[in-house]
Amino acid sequence: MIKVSGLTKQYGNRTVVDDVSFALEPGTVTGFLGPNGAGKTTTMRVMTGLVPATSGTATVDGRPYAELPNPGAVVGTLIDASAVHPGRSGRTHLRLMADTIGVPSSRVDEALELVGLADAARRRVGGYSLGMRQRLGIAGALLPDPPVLIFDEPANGLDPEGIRWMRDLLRGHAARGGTVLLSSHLLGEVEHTVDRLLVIGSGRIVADGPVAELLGSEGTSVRAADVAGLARALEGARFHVQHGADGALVVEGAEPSAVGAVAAAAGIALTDLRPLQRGLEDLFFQLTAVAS
Ligand SMILES: Nc1ncnc2c1ncn2[C@@H]1O[C@H](COP(=O)(O)OP(=O)(O)OP(=O)(O)O)[C@@H](O)[C@H]1O
Repeated sequence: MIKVSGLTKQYGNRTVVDDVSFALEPGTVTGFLGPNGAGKTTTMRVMTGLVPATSGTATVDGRPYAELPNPGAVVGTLIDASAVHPGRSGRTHLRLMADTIGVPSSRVDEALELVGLADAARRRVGGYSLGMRQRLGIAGALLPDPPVLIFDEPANGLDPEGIRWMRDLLRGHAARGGTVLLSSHLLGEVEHTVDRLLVIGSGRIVADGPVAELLGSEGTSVRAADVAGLARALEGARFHVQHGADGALVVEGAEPSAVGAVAAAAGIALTDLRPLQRGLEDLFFQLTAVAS
């Protein structure tokens, strides 16, 4: 299990990660969300031993990453994916990585296959597109088939098909009991991938919880031929009703089942009934605005 406790990182007298705490559970994909400069990469760099914390701790199975006997075999990381020698082929790059972490070189071709780079394996990385570099970075992280994956903005440079592919890959990893943390500043990219959201703004965690809970229902949108009668019935049942511009009624804070029950009791036939979800973008800006 990954545990981050009271993690703070200062550069000079600037605090870029401020008392951050969270735990990552096996079998879940956690989305680490925040705008540019919020502190996601810095948190991930501290978690993976790339930079020291100013205070606080980040541990993997109770030990700091750098103190694990073979950290690369436990945590697959995708951070700074562009840091690859441009003159090497993708295959050579992975072979060198495999040697370093003690993985048999037969695994290199498997990993290339897994990320869809088998055909480009012998080409120089300097000629790869951004998306291909991301895939190569992901292949490197997957080489030892590690239980934990920490990916910083993995969707960068991927097209919609690539994003879908990555979603399946990460969900599959979690379904096999793996632990996944992925960061993004684009919420739509991760909304359908993650089980849990960890939202960071200005170095602080502003929300941490299941996606369904954070995006919880805001109310119900309902339509009927007799709109005025429906509004009267709902107000009579003490619901707060607003008239939407499109002719629907918006019933704040009410579940569709409760709205349907009021309509049924009043003998009003409904033509449409649906929950209103708070948009992820709304939630995000609301939360991060509070933090800044
Ligand atoms: N080595 C460094 N020295 C000084 N400041 C740094 C350093 N690394 C990061 N920062 C600053 O720390 C803050 C957080 O940066 P970080 O890269 O962690 O944010 P992020 O949430 O990952 O953003 P992005 O989505 O843009 O990558 C930024 O203001 C950044 O300028």
